[in-house]
Amino acid sequence: MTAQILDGKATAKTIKEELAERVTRLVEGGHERPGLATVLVGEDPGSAAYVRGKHRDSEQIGLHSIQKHLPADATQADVEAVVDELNADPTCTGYIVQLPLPKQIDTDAILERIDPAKDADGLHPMNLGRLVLNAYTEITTPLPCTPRAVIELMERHGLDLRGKDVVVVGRGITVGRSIGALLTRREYNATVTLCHTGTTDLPAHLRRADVIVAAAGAAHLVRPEDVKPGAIVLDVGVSRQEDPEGGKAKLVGDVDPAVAEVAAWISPNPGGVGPMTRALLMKNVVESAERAAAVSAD
Ligand SMILES: Nc1nc(=O)c2c([nH]1)NC[C@@H]1CN(c3ccc(C(=O)N[C@@H](CCC(=O)O)C(=O)O)cc3)C=[N+]21
Repeated sequence: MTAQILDGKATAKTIKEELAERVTRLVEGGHERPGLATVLVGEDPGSAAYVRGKHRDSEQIGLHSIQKHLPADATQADVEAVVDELNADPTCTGYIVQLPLPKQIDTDAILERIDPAKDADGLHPMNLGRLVLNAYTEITTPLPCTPRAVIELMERHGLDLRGKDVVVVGRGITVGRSIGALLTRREYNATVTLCHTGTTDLPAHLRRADVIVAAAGAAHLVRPEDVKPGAIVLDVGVSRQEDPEGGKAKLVGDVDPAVAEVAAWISPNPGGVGPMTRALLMKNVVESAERAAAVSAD
């Protein structure tokens, strides 16, 4: 058996087409064109490439796009000044501060300073808190993009999560810590186990899972012998693997490619959750603009 592909690239394209229509409706309704801003601090080529991707997506769906770039030696006050400026900028509907930030910057203080209504990542403590507290209510606040991406990728391939045993590997802020809160909402009704580097017997957990979300950033951590035949496996993590021959380092996912012989569905990396995360970031911005438009229509 070879697993079917959860095609993040194609699904992200469909979502972006839908969002482009929603942006057109907002603008035709007399509202400001929504805008996405990014804040990049430093010159990390990986981060710069991700940020470029986000601006490409913005252009495709008709969002106004604003780029803020600070040098690697920027101070806390420099970054805070940019955050304050974007909070006050009416042309900026939502924005992200690209992570990781250089070590002289207090990341938590920056994330807390973002206006929660403009938090396109859904990582502000108020939004994460609402996600936990309003577990069973309608979505009225930006939700974290990657967890949302994981769920929407499965749903758009007709996969039902209700009652499923989901094992998440990795407890980082962008995925592991928030995905359980989302997946255990009544609308999804999954059962979630959060594993991490301190888990005593990871394979035992993996072997029981109907769905595995691998987001630990550990190369090929999920091996075929640890996957239940017919499981759904999402490869979210990436790490850099040096070439022993001294060639270029390559990016590898958390899932061993041989898992495709055991699983029923697999999301590849690249081409899976990455492009979906960007699409959901765009969706958060469009939804923020729609919420603001609904308030102004009252
Ligand atoms: N504030 C903040 N928000 C983030 O959402 C955030 C962040 N910081 N820091 C870094 C991580 C990483 N991340 C990715 C998003 C898309 C791809 C993606 O689209 N990857 C493509 C390949 C690369 C490409 O095509 O450009 C793929 O998987 O097919 C990858 C990684 C978001 N992150």
